[in-house]
Amino acid sequence: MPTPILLLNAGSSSIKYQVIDADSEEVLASGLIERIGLDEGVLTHKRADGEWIAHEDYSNHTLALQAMVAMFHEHGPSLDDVVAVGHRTVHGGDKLTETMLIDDAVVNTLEVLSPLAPLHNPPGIAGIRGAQKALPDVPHVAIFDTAFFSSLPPEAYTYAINAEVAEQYAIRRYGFHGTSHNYVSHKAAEYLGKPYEEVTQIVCHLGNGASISAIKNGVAVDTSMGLTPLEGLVMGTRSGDIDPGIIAYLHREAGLSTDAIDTLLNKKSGMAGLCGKSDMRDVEAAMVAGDEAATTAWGVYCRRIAGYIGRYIAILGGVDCVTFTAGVGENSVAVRRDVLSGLAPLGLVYDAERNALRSREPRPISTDDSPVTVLVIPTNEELQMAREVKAVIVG
Ligand SMILES: Nc1ncnc2c1ncn2[C@@H]1O[C@H](COP(=O)(O)OP(=O)(O)O)[C@@H](O)[C@H]1O
Ligand SMILES: CC(=O)OP(=O)(O)O
Ligand SMILES: [Mg+2]
Repeated sequence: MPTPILLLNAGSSSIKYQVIDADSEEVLASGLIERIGLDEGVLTHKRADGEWIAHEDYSNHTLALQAMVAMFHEHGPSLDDVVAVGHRTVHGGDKLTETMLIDDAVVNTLEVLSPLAPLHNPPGIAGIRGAQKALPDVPHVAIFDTAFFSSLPPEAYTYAINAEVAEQYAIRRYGFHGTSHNYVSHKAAEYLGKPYEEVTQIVCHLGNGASISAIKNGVAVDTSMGLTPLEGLVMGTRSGDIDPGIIAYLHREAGLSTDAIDTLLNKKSGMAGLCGKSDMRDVEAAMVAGDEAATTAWGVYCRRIAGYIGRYIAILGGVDCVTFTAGVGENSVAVRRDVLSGLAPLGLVYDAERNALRSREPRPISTDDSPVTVLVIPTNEELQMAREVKAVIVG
């Protein structure tokens, strides 16, 4: 008897989903709903025997979820067999970190925390509500992006701001994409053939959102995202690190409200803000065609990653491996090349031929005699979520 689990990963303008059999870990269906809230939404539903595409305007996540349920009714597998639903949940603050059953109190807390993850918590909550309606009789489980980083030491999670203010408002670094950093770092240890606890490593999760983590002997000790998923690396539409003085300056000199500044930094900055394109494929094409803004944006993006790798090598006192993952990390040969090209003095000697190979398997892109192994490992947040949901419902 299969035990299918539905996994939902709701983003600001998309929902990714999978149905995974908890025992065999076979993917029974997967899908993606894109352009939610924009014109011309697209829903792609995949099973082993076919692929179905629907085009409709999904003006919000609730409607998108209804369209997903309709796809399951029409093309299967039947949602009646689903035994539990797992929800990727971005910000649970300092109270919610462990994978847990969702009740009204959990949803209320997520609502209260929405200002800390404005692109992620509201769609996550809509996903939970919609799925509870469609599947009212099964357990719904939250998996937090922050969980993997609950081990950060005080010197990593503390901001050097007034301690009383920080305490009053629970201002600290939380870290995000933890499900991916967790999955990929275990895969990296497996690839090296070493126990997880004996590997010191760096994971670069480069998707539309991007973050990097430092893991010492199997314990996460630093990460680039902070109180919110805005800090750190340059992203599709987010600035990552900036001089915090810019915020007050914009408020005073440009007369921008706090909401306008928040929108500017979260949605109109990063690659989109620098060169008008948030998808790294488009940025690369523009750069190759000689577009100056794209070339500068590319340089800012890669330099930031290389800088963080150097910083984390210093913090960790050396590393066994550095791994690239997520949409950009897995697919962009040119980003990896430009990040790694100056890092040989730090022990990362990359191999151009290996870097250019395309594969869905974990693979090295460093030379055999590189002191640090550099890997590309596809992430699988949904599989990691399925494992965690199973652990919660089996008890
Ligand atoms: N072949 C590729 N080359 C460069 N970037 C790519 C390629 N394929 C996908 N990407 C990038 O991956 C990003 C999406 O990554 P993903 O991990 O799915 O992000 P998210 O989960 O945040 O939506 C896209 O914005 C795109 O820039
Ligand atoms: C937390 C975060 O940034 O997630 P995503 O990359 O899915 O936007
Ligand atoms: Mg993602």
